[in-house]
Amino acid sequence: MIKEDLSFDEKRKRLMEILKERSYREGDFTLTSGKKSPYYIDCKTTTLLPEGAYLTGMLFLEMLMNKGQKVEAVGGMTLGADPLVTSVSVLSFLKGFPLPALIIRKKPKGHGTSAWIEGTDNVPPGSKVALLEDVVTTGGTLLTSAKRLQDAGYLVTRVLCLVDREEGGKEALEASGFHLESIITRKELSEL
Ligand SMILES: O=P(O)(O)OC[C@H]1O[C@H](OP(=O)(O)OP(=O)(O)O)[C@H](O)[C@@H]1O
Ligand SMILES: O=C(O)c1cc(=O)[nH]c(=O)[nH]1
Repeated sequence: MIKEDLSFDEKRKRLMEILKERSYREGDFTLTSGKKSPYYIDCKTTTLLPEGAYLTGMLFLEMLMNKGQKVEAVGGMTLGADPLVTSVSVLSFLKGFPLPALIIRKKPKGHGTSAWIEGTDNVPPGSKVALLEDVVTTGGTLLTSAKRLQDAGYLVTRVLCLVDREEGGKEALEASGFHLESIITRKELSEL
């Protein structure tokens, strides 16, 4: 049973346990960047669980509410960020300051609107957007996502991830002027 009054650290600890049990796997994996890895964190197995979606959404929301620059929307690249932006958006409504969600496509829609980003009618250009991601390795996906949002006229003022694999993504983002905030690092997960 989820208790509404769990502290930030208690939520983070519980989320780490779920990620370790459900999402962390050792083996021989090829990553989206083409790099090889002896481990893989399939965050979706966690973020698509009711408890995982709640905890992830609440932790992102608390990071956005309690420190740093305030934002007017959340966004992220499909598919990993879909449950993240949805959870934060729903929970933000319940907490009384609704943040609409933007979902960035990997390719523009091939018919109808031809859109790169869904949800733009709810978020005016010039809005401050927090870019969310499930796992960061090289940071390439986040950099592409940030560019898509900027091309649509948004200001990417916060960049947050669930797990930072600590393999250069944070530094690549810093080099482009973005500060990556993570809920959990790979080191913390492997030490659990
Ligand atoms: O920091 P990077 O090197 O860019 O790697 C991280 C990205 O890789 C994964 O997505 P994936 O490409 O597997 O797509 P999916 O979310 O559609 O499964 C993950 O969800 C991140 O978006
Ligand atoms: O770099 C990636 O593609 C990647 C790494 C990882 O641990 N999990 C994931 O979903 N993608």
